Order: sequence, then structure tokens, then C-alpha cells
Amino acid sequence: MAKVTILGATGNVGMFAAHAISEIPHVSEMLLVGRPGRENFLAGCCRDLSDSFAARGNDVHLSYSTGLFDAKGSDIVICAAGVPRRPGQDRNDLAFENAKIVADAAATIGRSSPDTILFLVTNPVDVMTAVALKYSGLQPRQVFGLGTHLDSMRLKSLIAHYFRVHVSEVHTRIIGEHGNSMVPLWSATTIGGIQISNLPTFSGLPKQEMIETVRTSGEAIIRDKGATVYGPGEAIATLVRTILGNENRILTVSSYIRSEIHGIGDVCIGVPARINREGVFPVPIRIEEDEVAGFRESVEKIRNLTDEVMERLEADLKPLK
Ligand SMILES: NC(=O)C1=CN([C@@H]2O[C@H](COP(=O)(O)OP(=O)(O)OC[C@H]3O[C@@H](n4cnc5c(N)ncnc54)[C@H](O)[C@@H]3O)[C@@H](O)[C@H]2O)C=CC1
Ligand SMILES: O=C([O-])CC(=O)C(=O)O
Repeated sequence: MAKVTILGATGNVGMFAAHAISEIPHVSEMLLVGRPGRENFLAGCCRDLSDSFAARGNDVHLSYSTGLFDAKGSDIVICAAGVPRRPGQDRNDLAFENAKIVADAAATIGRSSPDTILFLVTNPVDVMTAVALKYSGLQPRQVFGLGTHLDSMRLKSLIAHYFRVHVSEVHTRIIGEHGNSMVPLWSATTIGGIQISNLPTFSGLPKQEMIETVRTSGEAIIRDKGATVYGPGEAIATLVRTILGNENRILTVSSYIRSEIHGIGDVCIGVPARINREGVFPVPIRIEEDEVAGFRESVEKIRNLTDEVMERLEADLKPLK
């Protein structure tokens, strides 16, 4: 049985993720963490969730806190704390503001819960994964981000609709940045186990249009309803289930890579990884030349932004002379 802690639990994503995670059979304890001053809201969330447990008939011990040290003993700590983008903003515009929040939280979690798995949702998620890895002092296998898992699910759904097949028949991946430079892997896309390019209808597939839809999906949802909630919430729950169930599924998450993809590495970015109770293990793969080129570009973009954010964080944390 396992303890799961959610930072940013009063937010749109944190709150729905808590509900989705509470359905996972391995979860026996859940801690909702919010900022000081939000005690009443957190208490209300606990009462509301407890009612849903009663209606559903499951038994999760639920509590809340405004202190990160209470996360001690967690099997997984999910960080969804931080500012979301507003319409017209890019996820990368949030980098420095959210990096300060994540660095601070990661340092405390690393000290109080050295055996935990730290799961980043806060955007820009690839950069936040690198910040959390550095400031927590945890091992690379213990720190990962939602990465391009949600993007991959969005593409999977579009392909399933196009071919009028059940989503479970489609396997596909998007790697790279959870952002504009994401790279679809058509070479790793199958329908009913058949390589997609071997289907006679493949040439008519509106690939560019599909990828554009995925790229702009978060932005469009935020413009229409203020926040993306159900997609990320369910995607987060899938990853928690995969870890706690020791499932060894291969999902596309933001993870520290050394050189697993065509020798490219030393960065945190979305890649296929085997995921189990021990954490996240990037899978070495070979992909098509144009995919490698796209991935290289995406890596350079994220590496530059990560370096810039790390430098600013260090300057910010330097004591005044
Ligand atoms: N990686 C992904 O696929 C996705 C990432 N996100 C990201 O998750 C984050 C949360 O999104 P929402 O829940 O929609 O935002 P929200 O504004 O509804 O919630 C933000 C949460 O962070 C907390 N927070 C804000 N500033 C804080 C600070 N200085 N210290 C500690 N906690 C702080 C708030 O109290 C609240 O609990 C955003 O960065 C968003 O971009 C959201 C959806 C998907
Ligand atoms: O678009 C956003 O800002 C939220 C997010 O990352 C997503 O839903 O993909």
C-alpha cells in the first residue's frame, strides 16, 4: 500500500488528479499540500473527496497540510504547484517563476523523503524536471515529468478517430519538448500492430494538421475554459498506477537522458521510458533521420532554456554581499 502526496492540491490539476488517483487500488494514503492561508480550502477538498470515497466505497486515508515536511514517507510526490499560463502565453514564459517554486519544494522533498519518486507536472515541465532533479539531490530514476505523455495521448485519440478504431489499437509517441518543438514518431506508430505507413490510407492522413492540433491543444482549452484538467489529471493517474503497480509500461515522460537516443543526452526531455516501482528508465531507441533532426532541435531549445533558468536560479539564491 502506498502514500501519495500532491503539491498544488488546491489547483485545477492537483484537485482533479487527487480524485483520479484515489481510484487506484494501491493507494492507501493521500496527502494534499497547499500554501499557508489555504487551510479552509484544503479542509473542504478533503471533506468533498471523502464523500466521493464513501459513495464509491473505497478507503483512502486523506489528510492535508501546508508544510512540505509532512510528505515524509511518501512513495510518490506529485508537484502541480506553480502558475499556469494565461491565454496568449507560452509555457516557457512561466519558466523562471515556477523554477523558484519547484527548486524550493524539491530541496525539501529530497531531504525529507530520499526514497520517494518525484513527479513534475508544473510547466514548462521539461525544465522543471531538470530543476527538481538538481535541487532534490535524488537519483535520475526518481525524478520525472509528465513530458509528452499527454501529447502522445492526444495524438493517439486523433489517429483512432481518423481510422475509426478503438484507441487501444493505436500505439504512437511524441518525444521532445512538451511544447512547440515536440516531435511525432510516425516510425513508432502502429494500428492493430501494423506499422501505420503500411496502411494504404496512410498517404491521405492529415499529419501536419493532427500535429498542429496536438501542439495547440492546451492553448485552445485554456482559451475556452481557463485550464486543462481532465486530460492531465487522468494522465497523472495513469503514471501513478504504472509506478505503484510495478507495471513496467513504456510511456513517454520527461526524464534525464544520458545518450539513449542517437547519442543525444544530458538533458531532461520527453522520451519513451520503462516505468516501475523503482522509477523511470529511458529506453534506448533508433528513429528515422528526420525525427532525429527534430529531436536534436527540441533538445537544444530545452537545454538552452534549462541552462538559462539554472543560472538565474543560482544568481537568485546567492547570498547578498
Ligand atoms: N505538464 C502538463 O502536461 C501540464 C502542466 N500543467 C501545469 O501545472 C501547473 C498547475 O496548473 P493549474 O492547476 O491549472 O493551476 P492553478 O492556478 O489552478 O493551481 C496552481 C497551484 O499551485 C499553487 N501555487 C501557486 N503559486 C505557488 C507558490 N508560489 N508556492 C506554492 N504553491 C503555489 C496554488 O496554490 C495552486 O494550488 C501549471 O504550471 C500548469 O502549467 C497543467 C496541465 C498540464
Ligand atoms: O497547455 C498548458 O499550459 C497546460 C498543458 O501543459 C497541457 O494541457 O498540455
